[in-house]
Amino acid sequence: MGAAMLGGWLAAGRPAASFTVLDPTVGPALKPILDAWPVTHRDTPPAEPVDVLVLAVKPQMMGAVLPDLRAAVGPGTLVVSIAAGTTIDTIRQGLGARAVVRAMPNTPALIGRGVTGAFANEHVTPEQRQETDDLLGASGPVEWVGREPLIDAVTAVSGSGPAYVFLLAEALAAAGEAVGLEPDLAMRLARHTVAGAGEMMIRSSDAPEQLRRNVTSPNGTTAAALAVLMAESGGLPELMNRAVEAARARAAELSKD
Ligand SMILES: NC(=O)C1=CN([C@@H]2O[C@H](COP(=O)(O)OP(=O)(O)OC[C@H]3O[C@@H](n4cnc5c(N)ncnc54)[C@H](OP(=O)(O)O)[C@@H]3O)[C@@H](O)[C@H]2O)C=CC1
Ligand SMILES: O=C(O)[C@@H]1CCC=N1
Repeated sequence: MGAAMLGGWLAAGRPAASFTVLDPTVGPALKPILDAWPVTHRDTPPAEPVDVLVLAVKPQMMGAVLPDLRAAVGPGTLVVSIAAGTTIDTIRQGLGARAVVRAMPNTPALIGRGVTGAFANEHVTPEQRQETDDLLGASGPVEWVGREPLIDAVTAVSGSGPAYVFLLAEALAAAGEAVGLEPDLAMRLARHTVAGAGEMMIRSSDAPEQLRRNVTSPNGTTAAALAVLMAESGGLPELMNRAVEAARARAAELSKD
């Protein structure tokens, strides 16, 4: 995710020289970026405070990583964490930081089509909030929430959400095969359907519910499918409620790891 964000900032014209990547190894997501742009790469933490420190390691690694980063954090440093679950308290204690933003981006950031939820603690200045808006906004809209726990809800909806949509495309293709389509054709139809419907939701002023109704001819084929998907018990809305709640609960659990 960190590489996706960095790629988005560079593609949006942020100067490569203003970034330093701290990662002990150069993995397959980072390598093409370092090959293409003159971004500094370090495998040891800087010894001087930086202006903005973005934390993009796994939540389970935070305990090991934060103490090594203390020297990179001064009174004026803004810390932006994208880790699911990790609380601002944990980050402040681990780093000795004051101003912390918890942000939750998603992987479409890689193609400039992400959406990010963010929460700022009381030490974040208006200038730092603007800087965060500029940084996170390079890959799509930034939605600020007023309470930190809501970031776990954002994580469950839009952080993890792309995976739900990809699963929908997988399931649609598999169902297409089951009704007789060649696998490749079924997958092409599913990918373009999900992508096209997604693009319509962005471009149209109509709500998704209205767009759905526009497809649904009275007593037609879509109505027959929706009767299954919207069945009172076990339908997609109920399943989605359970899935999103499971993700939210897991984010809350990760905060205790
Ligand atoms: N994936 C997603 O869709 C989203 C993820 N997130 C959050 O982003 C964070 C990263 O997740 P994700 O990108 O999926 O995980 P990855 O494992 O792909 O990325 C973690 C990165 O941290 C690097 N790393 C490991 N140890 C250190 C260290 N000591 N110092 C610096 N860097 C280190 C890893 O390098 P190496 O691979 O060489 O070990 C890797 O590049 C998580 O906290 C997650 O909750 C947030 C929103 C969406
Ligand atoms: O699965 C995860 O924990 C991370 C956070 C949101 C998306 N991926």
